[in-house]
Amino acid sequence: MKITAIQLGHLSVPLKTPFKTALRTVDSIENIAVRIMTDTGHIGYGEAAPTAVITGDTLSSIGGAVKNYIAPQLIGLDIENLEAIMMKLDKVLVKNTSAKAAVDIALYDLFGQYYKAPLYKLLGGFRKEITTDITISVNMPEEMVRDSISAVARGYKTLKIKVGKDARMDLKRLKAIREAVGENIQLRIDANQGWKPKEAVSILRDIEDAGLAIEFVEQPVAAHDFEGLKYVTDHVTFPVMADESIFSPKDALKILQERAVDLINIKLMKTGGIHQALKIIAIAEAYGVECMMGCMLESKLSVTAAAHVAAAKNIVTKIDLDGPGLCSIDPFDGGAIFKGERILLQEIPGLGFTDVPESIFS
Ligand SMILES: C[C@H](N)C(=O)N[C@H](CCC(=O)O)C(=O)O
Ligand SMILES: [Mg+2]
Repeated sequence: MKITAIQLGHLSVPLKTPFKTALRTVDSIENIAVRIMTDTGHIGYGEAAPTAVITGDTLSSIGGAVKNYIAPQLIGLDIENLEAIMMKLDKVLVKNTSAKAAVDIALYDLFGQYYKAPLYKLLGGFRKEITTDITISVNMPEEMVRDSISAVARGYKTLKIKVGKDARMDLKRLKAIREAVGENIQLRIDANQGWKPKEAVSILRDIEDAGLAIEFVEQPVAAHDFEGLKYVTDHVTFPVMADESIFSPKDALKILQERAVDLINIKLMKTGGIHQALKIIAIAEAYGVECMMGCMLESKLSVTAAAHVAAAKNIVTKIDLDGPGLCSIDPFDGGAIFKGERILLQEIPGLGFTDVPESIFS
């Protein structure tokens, strides 16, 4: 199965409601779709999300990286030797992790099709169903309460609450949400780098003193501030998760060697795809550190790939794969089945897409 062409498309999907974090506000998904054609007629699909504030990747940088750097190196290579292709993909240019992720995902889709097995089975096959949280955007407390009640009514039992924007409001936000949803709903919080280390400790202690049980806090401080992350981890009782601080296996090694966090959020758009994500999973396993599989604002195309990885691995115990649940439409047939908080892997080779609209690539 040899690669004959790598094609780019534009994926535009309105969100149900604006997505707001401490870093950005977005109304729709405007992503790049990738399809890899082969001499056997098999097609692999991938997707890249241009999350400039986190990865530095933009629509034009992703398009340029795939078209001008990655595609010319990969045409003619055989899917059977996935390791050789991945070495080329890694070396052809530095950073550009979202562009690499889209291509890597499409390659793994083909790898599964080549071996006629669903990807999660080839990667370990630990389970075939996982359960995601749903994100509550950072807004005024009343709006966050409305969104939380609506999410619970739709069956979600874990809410990922965005905080870190106007720190004085964060305690009010969490108190109001906990009061509205009761004790049986799990709350995890994501500050998206919005706090300074001492501020984070003070807010988290206030949250604890108020008796507000939270499962963990994600990325409380700036991505580059590994010392600040450790300071928070050492001074609060809640588990601390690294998100924007960990892109590569080297980042994971450094942070875990320093015991700077308790948990890791792995996203294919940060790692550059599944190949590197598997290395981070192996490192985390060696340190006994549980992982969350997360996503950027992505459609079912790439979130299905993340779901296959998450389902395959025992150490991935937390799931934040709510991208498709935030979208107002699903343009694709096949892939994983997203039913509220439940994500079910299908027994179809590769990622299992049966219909991806041609219009995306025209
Ligand atoms: C969509 C997912 N639940 C999420 O919250 N991801 C963010 C970053 C998403 C973005 O800004 O596109 C995160 O975990 O920080
Ligand atoms: Mg995060």
